[in-house]
Amino acid sequence: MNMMLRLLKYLRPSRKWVVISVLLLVFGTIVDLTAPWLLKEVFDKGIADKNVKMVLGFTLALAGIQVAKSIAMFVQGRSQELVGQNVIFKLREEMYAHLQRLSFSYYDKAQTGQLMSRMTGDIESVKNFIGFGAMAMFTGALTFVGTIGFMLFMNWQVTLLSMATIPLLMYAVFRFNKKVGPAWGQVREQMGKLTTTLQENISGIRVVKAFARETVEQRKFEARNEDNFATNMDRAKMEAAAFPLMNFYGGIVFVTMVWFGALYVANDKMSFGTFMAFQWYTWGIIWPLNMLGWQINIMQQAMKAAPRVFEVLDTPVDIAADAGGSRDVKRIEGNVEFNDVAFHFADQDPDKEAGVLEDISLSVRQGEVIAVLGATGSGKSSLIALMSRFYDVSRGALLIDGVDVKDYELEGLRRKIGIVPQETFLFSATIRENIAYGVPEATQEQIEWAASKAQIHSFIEGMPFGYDTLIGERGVGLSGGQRQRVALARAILMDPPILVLDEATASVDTATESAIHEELLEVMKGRTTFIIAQRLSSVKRADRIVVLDRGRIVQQGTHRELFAQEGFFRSLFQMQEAAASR
Ligand SMILES: Nc1ncnc2c1ncn2[C@@H]1O[C@H](COP(=O)(O)OP(=O)(O)OP(=O)(O)O)[C@@H](O)[C@H]1O
Repeated sequence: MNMMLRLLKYLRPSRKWVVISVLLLVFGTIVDLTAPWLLKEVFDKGIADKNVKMVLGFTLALAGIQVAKSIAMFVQGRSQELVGQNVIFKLREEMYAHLQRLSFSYYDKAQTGQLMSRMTGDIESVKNFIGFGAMAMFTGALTFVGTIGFMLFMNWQVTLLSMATIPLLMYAVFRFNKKVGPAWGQVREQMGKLTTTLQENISGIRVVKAFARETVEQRKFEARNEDNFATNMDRAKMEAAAFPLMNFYGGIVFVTMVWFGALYVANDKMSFGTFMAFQWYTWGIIWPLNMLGWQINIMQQAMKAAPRVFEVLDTPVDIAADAGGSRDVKRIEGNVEFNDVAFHFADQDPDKEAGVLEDISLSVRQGEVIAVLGATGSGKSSLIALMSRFYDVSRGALLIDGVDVKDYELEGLRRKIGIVPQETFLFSATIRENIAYGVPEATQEQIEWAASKAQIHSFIEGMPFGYDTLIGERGVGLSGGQRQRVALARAILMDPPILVLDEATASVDTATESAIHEELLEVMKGRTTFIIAQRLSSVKRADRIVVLDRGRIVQQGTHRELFAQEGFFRSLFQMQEAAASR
């Protein structure tokens, strides 16, 4: 019931059209209900008295009714669709906006396929009910009650006798409704899983092919598809069992009406005209009941789809832009201070597991270049993710220019930190748009400057459409290193006081890497820069090197200082030297 009330909220923006639709529907139904009455009059007054004029009058009235009903149906159909589309529009807009606000912790676990199926199929199911099913149910109920009212008024005895099977039919409807709900729940859930399998397969098709796993993937999909088939068949069986029974009980209404009606006419207890009208009216009972099974299907689908949509909408945003502080970010210079910071992911138990980061105390002055080294999984990416508040610290405090990052306006803070992430993502747009993603108003000159610093300008110039070259989804058409350089240019263009390079040059060859670092020297001037890299060549120019081991800082100092100590840095240095001399 709560779900229904919540859905009704979405009708509010188009309430004018809802009212128009309902009024037209009531009008259409009433007009419909008067037609059999007119037929009765044709028989009882027109034909009985052989009054052709009267017959003509009633026939014209019947024709008028058809015209009025058709016009009402036309307007009502349009307004109904408008209401449905408005609901879809609003729901999609809300869901998309919420997805934009949800934080990294949510996307760490979210399944893209599930989200896609909620955004499309589930919302569509909700629309089918709100924009159509609910109105059809209302029409049915109105026709049913109105018909019985007219019939009772004309001859209550035959009406009641004809309706003897209605309680049985109601019971069949009740049972069907109870059973089909969970079946629709399963269908919606399986659709989500099917979409997830499809989406993962397409995103990872290169891995699938490289490992020759097409057949296995095909089987995986087939299994999901079969599950979907079986669940739908179970549901269809329920329909197959329930619908004919409902039809049968409905048909009996007609049969009993014919029998008792004929008896009443024969005994002069009912006029022939009423008998004829009853033939018409009984369809006003049978039709809504026959349709009920189908409408219940639409309703149950929506009732199972709506919670899937609302689940996303109700997911709290743990790091929200509007919940952040209001400190102006304009004057951020780039002094960064980690004060006894600890961090664990939301699904970790801090009482049982050590945090991803523990006891981190680090003070970085504006303009310093800090290299962060450490074995894979030591927490390097997590450390820098805290600065942009992708995640919040679990303990301690992280200050930028002496102000807790939580006190800054969130979007502003993120614009002040230029990140070249470990995994490059490019949009299917032009190279220019990709570089200017963070600064859409950037001039061509600025874009070219950033591209030159990232050592990608001459490559772009050499492409047939230069900066207007369209790159495919995820940057298809560019090599890994080229993609990384476009991402680097994107960060440089933001002109941020804090620059973060997370393995930003890992995919480029050593010569290009060295050229990029030459260029970056100028870019880094005056900016606080964090460089995460495995190759020592990339950290050579750092003012300070920080070594992480299992979430803790174990070494800190200049290149020379660290080299003089036993530890991770020296062994890494020796290993790379040995590898280079082989
Ligand atoms: N979303 C997550 N949820 C739970 N644990 C995570 C999550 N992301 C990373 N981890 C864990 O946190 C630890 C630190 O990961 P992080 O990515 O910070 O390491 P890293 O030093 O940057 O590694 P690499 O050099 O391989 O990129 C790892 O042990 C990883 O398994």
